[in-house]
Amino acid sequence: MTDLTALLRDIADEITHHAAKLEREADAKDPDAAPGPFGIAVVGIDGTVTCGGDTGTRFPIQSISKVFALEVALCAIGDRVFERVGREPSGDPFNSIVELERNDGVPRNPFVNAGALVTVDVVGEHLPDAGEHGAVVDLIAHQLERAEVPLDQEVLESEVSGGDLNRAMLSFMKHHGNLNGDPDLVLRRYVEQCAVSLNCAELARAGRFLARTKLSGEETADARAMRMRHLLALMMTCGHYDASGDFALRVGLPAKSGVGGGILAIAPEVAAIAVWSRNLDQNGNSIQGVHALEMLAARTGWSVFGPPKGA
Ligand SMILES: NC(=O)CC[C@H](N)C(=O)O
Repeated sequence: MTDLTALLRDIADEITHHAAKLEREADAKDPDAAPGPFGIAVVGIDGTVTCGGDTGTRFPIQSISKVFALEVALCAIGDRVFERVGREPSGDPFNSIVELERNDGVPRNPFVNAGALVTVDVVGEHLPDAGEHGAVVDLIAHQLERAEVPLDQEVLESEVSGGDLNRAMLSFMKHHGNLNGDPDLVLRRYVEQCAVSLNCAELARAGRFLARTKLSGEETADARAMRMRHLLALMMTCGHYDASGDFALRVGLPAKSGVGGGILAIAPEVAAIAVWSRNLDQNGNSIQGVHALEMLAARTGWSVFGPPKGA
């Protein structure tokens, strides 16, 4: 993995050098914010970890947790999950409520907030005996072979007390019969999974199971293939909200972003990749994170759509 080590170091150097320029080009959400640190980690399917840049700092994984939630829900009830949530891109911001009215309380996909709240409801209903913070946080800890994972206190406090928009979505879905649990508990579990704090290497290790599409353990290979197909297809089509098409063209890997500045990307049968940089574009995706993944995909040829033009 020596070449990969050099490549990640080069990417981290380039990103850090050109951070201000990238932000100007990318329609930064807060154009005056300092670019801040950048980190990248690649975990091969054999478990080898390679890092570049700042890989020690932990950040809240935020919406990246929605992928883990969908995995738990699919394990619990299979594709019956999609009786409660759609699987189409939304064309609206991640916290939009408007589609719920059009679709009688059924969210467009599991990666917008409303869809994730329904997914968390499914998880709570079918796995009521999970650990203190629910089965999704348990899954992340399990992937890291730890008893527990740290939760960001600031996210916990601000998103429980200030979660009025998410609460409104829960009420709306309850009205339409698409919420079975206690809305306060569903919100609490959702915020806890968003607050999970990991560094890049930990995030990539936690997501490594997504890169191993063909392996089977105690379950049948077919059941696993069904889940991986759903998870990776939805990451590709909905993982970056309204910028998912642009991301697919530029990077060509199934991936999920979070407003903590992290992105988890998957090169199927090759590696799980995590990048982190705080500054976000207008869609809530990490500006430098997307650029770094674009560089990585171009230089490794990992895009599932083949090498970019001129490569
Ligand atoms: N896109 C995100 O990462 C958003 C997650 C955030 N916790 C919210 O509920 O709005």
